[in-house]
Amino acid sequence: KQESPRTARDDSKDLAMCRILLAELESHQDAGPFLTPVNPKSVPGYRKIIKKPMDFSTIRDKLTNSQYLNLETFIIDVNLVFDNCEKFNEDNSVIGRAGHTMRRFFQRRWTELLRQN
Ligand SMILES: Cn1cc(C(=O)NCCCNC(=O)c2ccc(F)cc2)ccc1=O
Repeated sequence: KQESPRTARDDSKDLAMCRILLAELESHQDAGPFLTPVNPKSVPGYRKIIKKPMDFSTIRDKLTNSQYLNLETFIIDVNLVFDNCEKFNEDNSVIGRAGHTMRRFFQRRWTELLRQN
């Protein structure tokens, strides 16, 4: 769409988009390690290494309680899940690979949905 850059983008569909994106992340076959908060008791070192834990169930709670101001703050939390995963896990590990796969999937889907908007 050819518009002057001064026009703000239409954000009226952003909440619906966050709901769609989160549902697709939660139902992805590689979502397992990210569905619930990492239990620091069962994962040695996690609490020390990861300063800002995040997972899809926490994002779901925040979305349900209107804690995301906009699409950007939602995307920041989703990327935090994948950044934490990359920091804690070897790339060549089951969870490390799942994180890379999920990040690529998320990146593609939100750019696709934003273009549709
Ligand atoms: C993101 N992260 C997760 C773990 C971790 O050990 N998390 C708990 C067990 C992972 N849970 C699954 O893998 C799962 C859950 C449900 C399902 F249907 C299939 C698989 C460790 C390091 C890390 O960085």
